Amino acid sequence: MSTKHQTLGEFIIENQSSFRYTSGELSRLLNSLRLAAKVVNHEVNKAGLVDILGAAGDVNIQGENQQKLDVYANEIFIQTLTKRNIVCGIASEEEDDFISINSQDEKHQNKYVVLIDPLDGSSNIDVNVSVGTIFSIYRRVTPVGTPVTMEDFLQKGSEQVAAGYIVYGTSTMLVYTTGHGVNGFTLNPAIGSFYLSHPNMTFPESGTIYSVNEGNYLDFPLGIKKYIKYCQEEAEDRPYTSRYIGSLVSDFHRNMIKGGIYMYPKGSRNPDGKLRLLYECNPMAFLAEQAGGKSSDGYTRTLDVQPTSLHQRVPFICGSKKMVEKAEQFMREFGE
Ligand SMILES: O=P(O)(O)OC[C@H]1O[C@](O)(COP(=O)(O)O)[C@@H](O)[C@@H]1O
Repeated sequence: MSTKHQTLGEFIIENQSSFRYTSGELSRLLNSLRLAAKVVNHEVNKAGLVDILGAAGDVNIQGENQQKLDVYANEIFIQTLTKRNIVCGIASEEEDDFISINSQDEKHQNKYVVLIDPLDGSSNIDVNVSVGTIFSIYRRVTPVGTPVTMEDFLQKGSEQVAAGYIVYGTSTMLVYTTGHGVNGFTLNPAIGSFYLSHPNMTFPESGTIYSVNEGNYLDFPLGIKKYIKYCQEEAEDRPYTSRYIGSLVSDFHRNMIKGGIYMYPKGSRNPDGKLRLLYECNPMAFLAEQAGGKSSDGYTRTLDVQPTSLHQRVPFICGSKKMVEKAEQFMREFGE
């Protein structure tokens, strides 16, 4: 990667003027996420060598056994954001409640809240399959000068000012949007810099890949069962190929590049679906729409869902526009 490629730092500064809010705070926030991503990437890459694999021994608010790498990534992102006097609050998939952060002048001057899934795809950590980090950024709605409240976190996804993910895979990439398209940056580990490798990423309007945990098939709503059968039928561009990594970030990333659909429907074991609206679905839905794709719970646009609790789960269908519309058509026709 030569110096002719733009670095992420340069790109952030160059595009600052296109942000909805002009001050440099959002740039500094994005740069902090860039730093934390590098630190976590370093640990992920040598996970097999250092004692950071396996369970940490605690159970998180989701009722999941926390992995050591989950805990480590959570600490790194929270520390990095807290130390830089830019956010007034953080909510993490690994934390029971949101964390209120006062500005250094003790006057609650910071304007942004960050919601984060520090390590997505936790079931893949120990088996060397790609995992990710997901982030979602909002401008606070409560007055500056006052402590952050739950209201600042329970905003509709359509209010996001930025969202993105880091995928720790064959290469490490940071992909994000500030509402002006989606751009992907690849980390050059030798130099420690992210370079613009995937400008203006877009979802192909349709594709031939479907990603769903078919092990839960019997549990799925009838509409989803019918759509999966549709994907498997012999036809002009079908059957589609089934690809499911079990890391939302990795499945989404592949489908955005090649064209495809990811689904995590509800089922008897997950009556509201498994994925968290605030940390997983809203940021991926914002990216999908910014890349010309689509996202819903089968009926309602994900970004229009009014959040009611920090760790709420929702059914999630996301990907190439025509494929999501087809799945929604089956849900309308056959329902639950
Ligand atoms: O193993 P399942 O039930 O198919 O779930 C896999 C899905 O859950 C996730 O791992 C989310 O859960 P975590 O954030 O706890 O990892 C997604 O990344 C993935 O798509």
